[in-house]
Amino acid sequence: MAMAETPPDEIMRAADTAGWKAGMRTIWRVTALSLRSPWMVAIALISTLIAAVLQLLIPVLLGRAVDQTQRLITDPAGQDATAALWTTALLVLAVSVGRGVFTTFQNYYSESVGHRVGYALRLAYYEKIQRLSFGFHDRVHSGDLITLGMLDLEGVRMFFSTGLVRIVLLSILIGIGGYMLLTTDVILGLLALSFVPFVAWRSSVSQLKLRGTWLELQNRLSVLSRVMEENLAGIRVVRAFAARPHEMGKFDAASTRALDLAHERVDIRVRNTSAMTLSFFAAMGLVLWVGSGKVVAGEITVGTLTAFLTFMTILQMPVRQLGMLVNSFARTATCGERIFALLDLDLAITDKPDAAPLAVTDGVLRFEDVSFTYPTSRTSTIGGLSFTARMGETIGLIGPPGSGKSTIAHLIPRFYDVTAGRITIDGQDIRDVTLASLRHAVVVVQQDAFLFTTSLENNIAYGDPWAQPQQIADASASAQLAQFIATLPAGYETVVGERGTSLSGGQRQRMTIARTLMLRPSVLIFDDSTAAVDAGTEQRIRATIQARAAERVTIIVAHRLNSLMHADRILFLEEGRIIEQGSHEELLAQNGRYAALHRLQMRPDEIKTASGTTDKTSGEGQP
Ligand SMILES: Nc1ncnc2c1ncn2[C@@H]1O[C@H](COP(=O)(O)OP(=O)(O)OP(=O)(O)O)[C@@H](O)[C@H]1O
Repeated sequence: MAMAETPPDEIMRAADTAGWKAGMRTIWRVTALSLRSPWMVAIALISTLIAAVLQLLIPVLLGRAVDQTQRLITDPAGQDATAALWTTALLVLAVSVGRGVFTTFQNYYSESVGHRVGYALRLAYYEKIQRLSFGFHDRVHSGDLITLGMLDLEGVRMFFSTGLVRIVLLSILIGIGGYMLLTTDVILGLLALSFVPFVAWRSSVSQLKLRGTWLELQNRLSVLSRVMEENLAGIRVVRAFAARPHEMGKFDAASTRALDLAHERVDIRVRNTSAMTLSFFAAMGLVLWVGSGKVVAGEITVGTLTAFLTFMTILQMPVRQLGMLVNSFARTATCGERIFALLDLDLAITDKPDAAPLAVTDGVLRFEDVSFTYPTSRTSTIGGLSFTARMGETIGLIGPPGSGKSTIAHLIPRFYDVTAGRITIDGQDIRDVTLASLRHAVVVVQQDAFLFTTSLENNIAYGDPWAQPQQIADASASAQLAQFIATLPAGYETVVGERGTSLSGGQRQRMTIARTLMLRPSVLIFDDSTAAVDAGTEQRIRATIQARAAERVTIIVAHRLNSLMHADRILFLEEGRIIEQGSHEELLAQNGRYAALHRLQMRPDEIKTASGTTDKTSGEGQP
């Protein structure tokens, strides 16, 4: 059943509160995934069946060997008995080898089926995460998504080998084996099987307890990894504030919580193992006691007693594993429920069934009475915003922090969908066209200059993997990076550190600009993307961008007036509304908020010139 985009907290809770019917549905879905490899499933199950039957033959053969040996003791010259013993010995050998071979097949193919299930789920999961909206990712801790994609997926992956195959194995061993024992001698059979209910019960209870603590342990470990992740991401802040003791304290507290639970788990395991072992040996003692009486009374042979004892030894392990079987079902139901809850989410932002590619003709971008409220917010961020931008125009967006500038930038490529009103490009509502074509036509140079851990070249060509070296060099030159790259020993092959940490803030920003200049969008948005670049470099970048501005709408979001005073039209925003608009000169003439900001940011000599293109200052004043 599909759900609207739901945050993972609710996905986790959905798994905890789901009833057994939902659990069985999940088990069936995982089984159906396994059945996508029918040949492997068939080989694994048939091998399990044959291996189990061969295993059951071993006690029978051993029993027979003991009887034959006894016959030899009473009649050492008996040729028939010697030959029979040899035959039995060879049969034991052949059966053991056969069992080994089929067990290998069973393990190999059941593991392979599990890996294929894991592969299919991992791909589907990753693909879904790529497609879920920004609104979803805003509400999610990336660590939770990683836990879901690694640990929960692993829990589901193992279901075929630890659940389905084991249930076949146990059914045959307990079913056929039990039948053989009971039909040979009812009393002895019942005694031999007497440990089964107790061990099965203890093992299931302990495994379910272990499962509960395992889930809690995962929660505590994920807190631990969050602490570590945050510490590493903010390592510079930690060092700058000499906060090592505080950070160590936080980590120690989280670590101790995980350790306490690990001790609790060891306690559960050790106590149950002892109880199960005791019950097994108690049953064995009973079989020996009653069985030896029967041997003395001539009711059964020593070989039969040996077969009973050997069978008990064989049965011991699988019965102990009954708990694991129960655990495997429980784990698959919970983990699978969470994974499928995410996979089944309806995408908040997706193509309509009849969506056509965006056709850009005149290149007119229009906001028509647009309002927007973030899914997590109660108040609207943008309220009734309207403006039109035509091809060749540059629009500047300025306003106090939180006035909604970046939000406007994110609405155009549909990172979020408007709550009311509409945005059109050449008359086409952007919700009616395909996302791929829209994001091809609208490109945002993000505020956060994110770089991948790969070469500079790959980072620049990210949006166009087939780009020629000359194109990459041109884009770098336009972004004023070429000179810097020429000084690096490995040039374009230089690999940047995690998130581009080996570059300065300004270099990172210029890298993201170069990456964008590789593309030819119809709407190009700079979301405060030159804030870390010095004024002179910014002006040179602006000049190259201006050279191609006629082919597109350019939107510049900035705090520095220098970055956007050359725009054809500047929109001054406050609380998501346009409170002033016009060219630089018009806005100065209005002598309103923009003019006040201008006075704040410019030195007196620059105010006098008020040319709108001055570039002598970096103007760091904030609106
Ligand atoms: N992902 C989000 N989820 C919820 N609220 C958000 C989100 N992003 C921004 N906001 C809120 O929306 C408002 C507008 O934010 P926005 O980033 O658009 O402002 P801005 O004008 O670009 O600010 P700045 O100049 O600081 O970059 C702010 O109040 C902010 O807290």
